[in-house]
Amino acid sequence: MSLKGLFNARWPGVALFDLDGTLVDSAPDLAAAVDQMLEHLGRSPAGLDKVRHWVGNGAGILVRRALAGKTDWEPARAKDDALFHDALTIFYHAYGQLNGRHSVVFEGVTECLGHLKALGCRLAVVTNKPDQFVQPLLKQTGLDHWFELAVGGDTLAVKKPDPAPLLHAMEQLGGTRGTTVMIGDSAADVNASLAAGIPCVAVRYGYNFGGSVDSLGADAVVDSLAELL
Ligand SMILES: O=C(O)COP(=O)(O)O
Ligand SMILES: [Mg+2]
Repeated sequence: MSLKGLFNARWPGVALFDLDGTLVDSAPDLAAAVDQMLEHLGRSPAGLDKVRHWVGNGAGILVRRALAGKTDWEPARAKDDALFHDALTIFYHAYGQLNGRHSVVFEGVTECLGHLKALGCRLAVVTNKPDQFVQPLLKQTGLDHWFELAVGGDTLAVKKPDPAPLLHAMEQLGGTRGTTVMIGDSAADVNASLAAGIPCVAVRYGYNFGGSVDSLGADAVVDSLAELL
């Protein structure tokens, strides 16, 4: 489907935006918090280049990946669970202080949000980021006023790639599958959209666990949200 096919016809509708890697480059603050956590545990820091590929499945999996030092972490053995819970607590504390400090809105985002709003679209954030960090980051980056709703990583019992957060946001804003679009940067977003039956736009500039977004099955792939205008 072309971008035109997505955004004409029965629009204005509902646009659902992923947060980390789509609206905001939050990896510097997440990496700083991960490294503080690792150092606290007596380990070597991971650094931004690794951490940016670990973002997108929520804080728990980010911490699991950081402890394993790789994206494909193995489920922890029972004896590692205490370490994981300590690490998660340290990470939450560190990120609570660092969230938004060095995070910047990606090029093209504000123009796109302004354009969709002017058309009469209703906008929501659907992120796997823990709820407590979502509004502070939106406020800090000046994006909060665009969105009527933010669904976070623990708003529901399940996260993306489960379709439920997308369907929940769509229903809350009075959308239907024919008038709702998801815009994200990773396989979690595209797979949630496919499972929800909602068309999806993928951005190439985000994280996506270090892989390309071109063959994930998104309806459109763009280099900037300005291409959606
Ligand atoms: O993994 C996270 O914490 C957030 O990721 P998302 O905003 O890309 O869903
Ligand atoms: Mg993302």
